[in-house]
Amino acid sequence: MTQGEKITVENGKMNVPNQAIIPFIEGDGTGPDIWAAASRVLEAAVEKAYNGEKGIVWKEVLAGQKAKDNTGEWLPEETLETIRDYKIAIKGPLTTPVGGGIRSLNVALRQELDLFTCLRPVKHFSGVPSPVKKPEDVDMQIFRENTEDIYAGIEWEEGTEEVKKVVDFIQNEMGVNKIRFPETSGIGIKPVSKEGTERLVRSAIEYALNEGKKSVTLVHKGNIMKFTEGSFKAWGYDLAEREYGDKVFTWKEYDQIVEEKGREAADQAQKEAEDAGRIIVKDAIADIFLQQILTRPKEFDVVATMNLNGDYISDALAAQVGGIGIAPGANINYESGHAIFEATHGTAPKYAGQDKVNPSSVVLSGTLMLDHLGWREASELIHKAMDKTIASKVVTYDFARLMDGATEVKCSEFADELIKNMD
Ligand SMILES: NC(=O)C1=CN([C@@H]2O[C@H](COP(=O)(O)OP(=O)(O)OC[C@H]3O[C@@H](n4cnc5c(N)ncnc54)[C@H](OP(=O)(O)O)[C@@H]3O)[C@@H](O)[C@H]2O)C=CC1
Ligand SMILES: O=C(O)CCC(=O)C(=O)O
Ligand SMILES: [Mg+2]
Repeated sequence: MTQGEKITVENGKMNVPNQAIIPFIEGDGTGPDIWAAASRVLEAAVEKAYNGEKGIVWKEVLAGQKAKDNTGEWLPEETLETIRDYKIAIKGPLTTPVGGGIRSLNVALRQELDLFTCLRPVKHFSGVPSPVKKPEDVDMQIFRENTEDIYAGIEWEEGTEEVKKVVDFIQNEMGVNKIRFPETSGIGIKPVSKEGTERLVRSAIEYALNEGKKSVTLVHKGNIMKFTEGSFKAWGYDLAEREYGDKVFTWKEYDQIVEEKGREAADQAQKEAEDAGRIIVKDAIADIFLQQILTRPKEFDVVATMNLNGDYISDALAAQVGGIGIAPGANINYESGHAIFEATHGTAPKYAGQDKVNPSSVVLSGTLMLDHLGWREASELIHKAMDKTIASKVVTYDFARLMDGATEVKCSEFADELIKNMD
């Protein structure tokens, strides 16, 4: 077996050895089927792109049911330590029970490694069936804050001593009389910080600048949640103006011009900024945003938002380009260099062990990983193979049920097709 080497990060620069050791978590439910297929595709692409000069040496780390069965722990410390040490990892989905039971291991991994950005690119592959008329108009990059918000899981259950204390504090110390049913409420807390917002918005703007994108949209529900989602918007605009000055034009600047010189002057200023290649930093309230991504998707490019909004938006947008079977993602800390690549979808438990589901989300998460390593040639091979395979209408059940004349193949067979079509 090839002895690999660790990826290291020094002074913010990643050193990737030719034989890179990459930890992986197989995942629960359909995870093992998907991982078996996706890992073969990634290996084949690297082999083909670099004639064996580069390679991935997989290192399994445990989480979820497999970890519980083997170690008694759902998320062993050793898994966290290994990922911290090896910097980059890729994972299949992990189950989180609804209501009671363990808290999300997926969220725990993001929090423990401080992977503050969840990047979920949403783009249409030609030929993929879609419920919208022009899926090719969707080309967005979701930057979802990944460590805070109501998603952090700070909450107390109805009827407990703890929730009584919290309700008592809110009512008697803070003078709040708006809890409709205080005796029978569970309570959740929504922390949204300036630091958390700034590092997320910074990563979105940096991405937009590096990739030549036209706009960054801050999506929030700041009209209702003024000091969390509203502050996200305000801090986002302040950061854009303070750190990116004449590289951006914000709608905050636009509003100031409207006030001082009228709307025509503001429109003119925005037009000049666009012509000069400045990134337009704008915002949208989350409910209307969900309508506009359907009706006017071309207007959105990079999207920066908080954790729960980002969760909803990523599944909704995935639907527009063929569904959750082809929706990749990456959890990244741009400061430490740590990253875990994972699909947007979950464990799809009803299909577990059937070798049936679409492995594309994990395969494409793997291409994000290859890009992150600088192994773009391998990533491009997979993208081309994906185009070719879908064009030939050889697809898994999720696409086959929406495509005329498709040949339905299993998860593993779809991987075989991708490998065959790498040329
Ligand atoms: N990051 C993670 O690890 C995530 C974990 N989860 C966890 O997964 C579990 C199940 O969640 P659930 O809400 O059912 O969502 P899932 O994403 O697991 O599945 C919902 C539906 O999406 C479709 N789907 C999912 N994956 C694929 C795929 N690879 N190929 C084709 N279709 C797919 C299937 O649709 P159809 O029925 O139409 O065929 C499936 O029934 C929960 O415990 C949840 O917490 C959820 C999201 C992310
Ligand atoms: O952690 C989970 O189980 C769900 C997470 C999720 O839906 C997501 O991150 O998109
Ligand atoms: Mg989700």
